[in-house]
Amino acid sequence: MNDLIIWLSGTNLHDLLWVEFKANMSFGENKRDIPEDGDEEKTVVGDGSDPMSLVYSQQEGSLSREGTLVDGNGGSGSSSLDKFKKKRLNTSVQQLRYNENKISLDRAIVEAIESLYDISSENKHRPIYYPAEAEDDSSLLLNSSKAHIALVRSNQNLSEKSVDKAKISKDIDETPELKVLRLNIKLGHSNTSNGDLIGSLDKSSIAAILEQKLNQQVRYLTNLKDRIDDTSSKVFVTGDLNAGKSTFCNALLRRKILPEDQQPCTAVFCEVIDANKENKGVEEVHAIFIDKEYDVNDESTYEIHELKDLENLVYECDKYKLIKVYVLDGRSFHESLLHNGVIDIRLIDAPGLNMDSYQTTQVFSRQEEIDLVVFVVNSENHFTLSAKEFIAAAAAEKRYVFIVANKFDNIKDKERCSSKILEQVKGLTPETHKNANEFVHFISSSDALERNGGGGGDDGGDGGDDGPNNDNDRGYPDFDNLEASLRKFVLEKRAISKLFPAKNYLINLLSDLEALASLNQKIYLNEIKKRTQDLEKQILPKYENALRDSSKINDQTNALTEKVCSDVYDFTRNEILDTVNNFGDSQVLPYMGLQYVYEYARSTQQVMINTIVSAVEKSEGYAKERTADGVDKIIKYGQSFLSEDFLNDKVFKSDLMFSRKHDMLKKNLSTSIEVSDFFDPSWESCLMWLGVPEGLVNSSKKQLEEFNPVNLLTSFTRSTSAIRDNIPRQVTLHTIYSSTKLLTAGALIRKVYSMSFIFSPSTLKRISGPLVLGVVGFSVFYLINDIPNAYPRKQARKLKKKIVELDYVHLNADRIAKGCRSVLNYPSRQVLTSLQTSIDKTIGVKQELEESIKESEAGYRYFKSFYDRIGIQKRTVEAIDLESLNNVD
Ligand SMILES: Nc1nc2c(ncn2[C@@H]2O[C@H](COP(=O)(O)OP(=O)(O)OP(=O)(O)O)[C@@H](O)[C@H]2O)c(=O)[nH]1
Repeated sequence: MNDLIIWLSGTNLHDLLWVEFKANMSFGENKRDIPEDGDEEKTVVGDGSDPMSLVYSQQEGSLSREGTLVDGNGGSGSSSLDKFKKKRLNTSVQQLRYNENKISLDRAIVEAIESLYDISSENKHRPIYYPAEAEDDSSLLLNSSKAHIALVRSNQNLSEKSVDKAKISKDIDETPELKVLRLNIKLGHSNTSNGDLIGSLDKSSIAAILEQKLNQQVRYLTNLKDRIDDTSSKVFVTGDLNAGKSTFCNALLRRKILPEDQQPCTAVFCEVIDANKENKGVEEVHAIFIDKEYDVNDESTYEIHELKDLENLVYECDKYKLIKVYVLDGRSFHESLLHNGVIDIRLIDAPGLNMDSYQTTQVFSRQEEIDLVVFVVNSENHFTLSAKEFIAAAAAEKRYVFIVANKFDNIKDKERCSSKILEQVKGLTPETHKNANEFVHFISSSDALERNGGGGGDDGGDGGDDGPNNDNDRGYPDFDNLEASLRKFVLEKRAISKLFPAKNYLINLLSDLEALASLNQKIYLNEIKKRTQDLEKQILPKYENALRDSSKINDQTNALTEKVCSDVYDFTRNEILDTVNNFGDSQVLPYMGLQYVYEYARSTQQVMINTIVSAVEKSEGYAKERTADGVDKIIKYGQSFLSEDFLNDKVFKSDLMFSRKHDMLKKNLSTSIEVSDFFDPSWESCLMWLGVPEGLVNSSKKQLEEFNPVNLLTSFTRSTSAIRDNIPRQVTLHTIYSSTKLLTAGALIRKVYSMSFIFSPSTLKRISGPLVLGVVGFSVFYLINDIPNAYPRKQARKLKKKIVELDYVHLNADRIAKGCRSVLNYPSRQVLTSLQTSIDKTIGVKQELEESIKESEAGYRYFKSFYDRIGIQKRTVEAIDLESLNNVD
């Protein structure tokens, strides 16, 4: 029955462990009394009926009954427990603490896996920055193509390697050196420097490699968890070829079970297991096929052989991946390693390193699932390169490596040899060297086997539980010492051999994750700073300048276009009006006589129209010049705001202007010639024709000028916008002018009439006939002679009237100005479009930058919280105290 129940307060063993005795304190030898399963929180220790309580103080590492020390110096309760019982009790306490540590590590592994999944999904969303290090082929000690496993380097090696900081970020001063998450990117032989090649790998390529690495870590952690959950312990015996590994295993078993040969023979892993525990006490060999998963109940997964067949089986590495050797060990618990009565121990005889690269790789990878590594080195040869690499890798993970310098019997200068080997061990695994008494042994396995009675072949044990099975045991103290250390380490310091690798690995992994989180935080922070600076100091000012430039150039080109167009409009208008105003004062053609009067009229009209058309053409020429000048100026504006190349490839041909939109109205200017066109009697022309001095005529003409319709036309306001307003006024003045002339003529008639009283009717009768004739004759003569002057005057007035009717001045000025505008609009639009394109580009860059700042901020926030989380996890793992477990004696 279960007598002693040791239970934990909660799931963790914190400061106190309550140990409750339900019965008397007797401890049996039966192995069922001894706690075996590390998973159990409640451990049954012995039989009895009277319960009592003991208190365990973790800080003091001892037990007391109801607060009184049991295992202390002079505690009063110690008298009730003899030494043996105390030892057993403390073993139980160790087991409890082992369980507590195991549970804590289990939980930490689960949390670490969650963190790996978390960072992996972050990596998929936002590739994380990662310090990747290129590794040249030449730096790989294993040159196999299959040697792809992540080799754990010694710390020494790690510190020697320089990391290319520039590839992470030039702004980050310190690039962390990662231990387990380090990426060794294999680049092969190349003339290009590794740094350059790494630099050529983009962020997403490194992120993809990291993804694989993270998945690898999850798998590894899962294995690690299985390993600490596994209640058995595996002792892995490896070493160089022919170092005597099989002989050493046989010496431990006290039987020649595994084949020994001077030629390399072990090519398949051989796992030696206590047949009593796992094979119903039957000694046999299960050779597991290379492509099958071992299932002891499924014989298709393995072949059953006798022990003696091992000789041949160990060579067949192409057929078998593992050979399970079930043996019986008849020795007592305190002697046997396999049959120790505490935990299941398996002994694994591995192929020699350097047998071939595949086997070497296998040995390297399997050591990861092993609790204790025993490395057998041939004392005559010392350590090979592979051996050094293996020991460094194993020590980095497990802290201690058991080193057996075998074939010591062949060494003459034993002292020199041992100090040389110890020196090498010091360089490879300082922790092991510090405890060399426990972990480094100089022996002869063949002698041990011989002296301890194992030379008799594989005749098997007798299955007895008590005492040695051979009476001829002549003893071999060095080997006994080794065996005792091995037993002690495996049985009593299991926390170190089994849990330490998990704790060590977790701390390394969490440190790497912490370093990555810290690096990424820094990089994201730098990114935010730099991008915000870029945004504020470059992009935003550029954007605002572009907006300002665009509005400025828009104003400038608009003003220039308006100026050119209004100048051209005014020029055209003045040119036509001036031309028209000059008509009528004189003949435009020589008068050839009355018989050519019609030709004279036709030609005069044509000359006048041509002169108007020439004025329009002159205006077009002026417009071309002004437009060319305007185009030039706009291009120069554009070049000053954009680039020298702006519209450099375009040539403006001003000659082509108005080639399509020319003066369509000119054909409407000609009028029909009427008889009245030839007569235009007026006092001024008559007086001048009579020979009155021109000055006198002019003074009288001056008085009339303000009523002259020509002057009315020239008195138009120069402002183009007022033209239309003036037109009704001209008409009114013209009307007034005409009526004034009529009034003047009426006054003259009245004068003649008032003077008629001095003439008597007879006188009048007498002179009236000749007078009338004279007046008529004079008038006819005057009118005929005045034709060359009268016609141009009349024609000028008719043309002026026509021009007003056709709105000829405005329409032509407007046509020419519009022509200029449409030409000038082209470069103006080009400038604005180019500026807009540049604004759009800047807006794009601005938005991109703002987006990337947001992303960096999200990345920063993620890594900040990830860093905190990992920090808590790391501190929890660090607090798991594996060392003090071994202090409980
Ligand atoms: N003198 C001497 N010979 C030994 C010792 N241990 C092993 N041998 C001999 O060394 C040879 C190789 O021994 P094994 O045990 O087969 O060596 P191994 O390391 O298992 O060989 P592989 O598994 O093939 O790599 C055998 O002939 C052994 O008898 C020793 O301590 N002293």
